[in-house]
Formats: sequence, structure tokens, C-alpha cells
Amino acid sequence: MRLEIKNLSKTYSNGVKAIQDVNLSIGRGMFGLLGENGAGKSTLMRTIATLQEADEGSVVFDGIDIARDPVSLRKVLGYLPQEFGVYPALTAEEFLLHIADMKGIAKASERKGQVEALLKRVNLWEDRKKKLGGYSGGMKQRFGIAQALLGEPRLIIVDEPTAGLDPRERNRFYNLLSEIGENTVVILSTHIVEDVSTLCSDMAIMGNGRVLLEGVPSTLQESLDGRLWIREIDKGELKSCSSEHRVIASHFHLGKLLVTVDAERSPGEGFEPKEPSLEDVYFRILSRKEELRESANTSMKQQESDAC
Ligand SMILES: Nc1ncnc2c1ncn2[C@@H]1O[C@H](COP(=O)(O)OP(=O)(O)OP(=O)(O)O)[C@@H](O)[C@H]1O
Repeated sequence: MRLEIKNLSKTYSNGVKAIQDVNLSIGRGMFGLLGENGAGKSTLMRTIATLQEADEGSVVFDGIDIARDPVSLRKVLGYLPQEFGVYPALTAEEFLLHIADMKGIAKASERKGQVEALLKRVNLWEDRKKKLGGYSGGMKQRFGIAQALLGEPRLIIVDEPTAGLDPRERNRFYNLLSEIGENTVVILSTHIVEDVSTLCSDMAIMGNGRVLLEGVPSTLQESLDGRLWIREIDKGELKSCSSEHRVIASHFHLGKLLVTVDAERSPGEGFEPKEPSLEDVYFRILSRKEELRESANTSMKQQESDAC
């Protein structure tokens, strides 16, 4: 059972190339799709969920070509969109029973049984008679995952599920996601690196609508072994440090500015070796993307001035 995405592209009517020639092969387990705001993650998720069509390319899940047979895909799909609207006047139980009906679970006893089991699983059984309008953000997300799991889907898509959750709710959400059956393909789209490092066995990083990097998180991390260096600097030194070295990230720690530099050997005095994290992998590929964009801009400007 695999989700095969081939040469997928989508340009919106305003000219934005939201996804460009995306190729991914995703097997069972939790797959993390990381990317900054605007990278194209939601466009890709909505396309896989058959909510919009791609201009080019194909998506095939377990033999179902989603463009040719979206109805079959929807039968095996569980989807938690980024903006999950609820009817505020309905209770969680009422809304889930309604969705179960829409998902084609024909027998009332089966609908009731599944809804009860799911409400218990997401720890909302006690609150099942409360109106959804009174739920907190975390409760809404847990409710969202419950509706996505209705009908025992084999392909589950969750789009930025932990944004805005407090650490306790985020932990609860992680526990829930990690309990999802092994016989499913789960795609977790997020801009939070911790989501991926905690949960995912495979991942890809998107930027400007393209897949910039993909692989197993621990392998990607190990690929940076021995090439990261860290040093404390003054705020005013950041510009010169960035022009001298390949700075992939800078952050404050206990009031001090620390820079992480990518280099094959020690960049100089004061630098200490740094153990790579998944965040470093992410920042490094994003900084490379910026470098590529800058060099493309420079060469375009050069070509323009040559032409003049
Ligand atoms: N319906 C639309 N019409 C026009 N442009 C769109 C539309 N939806 C998204 N875009 C643009 O396409 C690009 C990719 O957006 P998308 O929402 O897929 O990215 P994302 O990685 O999910 O970002 P975010 O985390 O902010 O949701 C962005 O430049 C966005 O402004």
C-alpha cells in the first residue's frame, strides 16, 4: 500500500505556482511534510484529498488514480484540514454521527459504536454532550482527528494539526497520532520541526512548491555529522559572520546570540562542534534555497545589465 505522487504541479489563476513537479512515494506509517508558510503543503494536501485538481501529474493510492476515481479515494480517506469548521450549535456526538452517516456507515448501531469508540479514544467522551462552539482549541483538534478516523480510513491527512496548541494538548495530540494503526498511510503536514522529529519515520521538506529534500529523519540528521559549528557572537557581528561563513541559523539562548555554521572543518577560533538536530537539517536546506534564489537573481540582473 503506497501513495505515489508523480510530476504534480498546480498554478493558481493568479499565477502563483503553488506546487511544481512534486514527486513522492509514501508508504505505511507517519510521513512528515515540513515547510514554511506558503511552501505549498496545503495545496498538495488538498489535491491528494481530491478537493482540488492538479494541472499536471498524477496521484495514485493503492491502485486508485485519484483524478479518475475521486469517489473511491474519498471512501478510504480521513482528512483533517488546516481550517476545520464545526457547527457550533451541535454537540460532538451529534456532529460525529452526522459525519458517520455522510461517510456511508449505513447501520445506525455501527455508527453509534464507532462514534462512541472514537470519542473515548480522543478523550472527549465526558464532553460528548457539550456544544462544539464551547470547545477549546485542543478539544477541537482532538474532535477533528476523531472525525478523520471515522470509517477506518487507510489514508489519513492531517494539515498543521498542532499549530496553536499548548504543550500539554500537543502532547496529547502526538499520543493520539502515534496510536493510529500501522496499516495506514498518514501524512502530517506541518511547519513545526518537533512534530516530525517526534512522530515521523519518513519526511520531506518543501520550499517554493518543490520538494527540497526527503528521507529518514535520523539519516538526514546523521548526514550533517561533523559539519556543524556553533559560536556565541555579538548582535552587531551577525552581518559580517554571515558574509564570512555559511550561517544556517541564529538564535538567542539565555540572552546570548548563537550562530550555527555549516562548514567541512572548523570555521575558526571560538567555534565549537555541534551535534546536528532535525531543525539544523531544516534550516540548512532553507538557507540553501535562499542562496540559490539570490544567485539566480544576481545572474538575472547580470544578464539584464549585459543586455543593456
Ligand atoms: N486559492 C488560492 N489562490 C491563489 N493562491 C493561493 C491559493 N491557495 C494558496 N495560494 C498560494 O499558493 C502558495 C502555497 O500556499 P499553500 O497554502 O499551499 O502553502 P502552505 O505550505 O500550506 O502554507 P501555510 O502553512 O501558510 O498554509 C502560497 O503562495 C499561497 O499564497
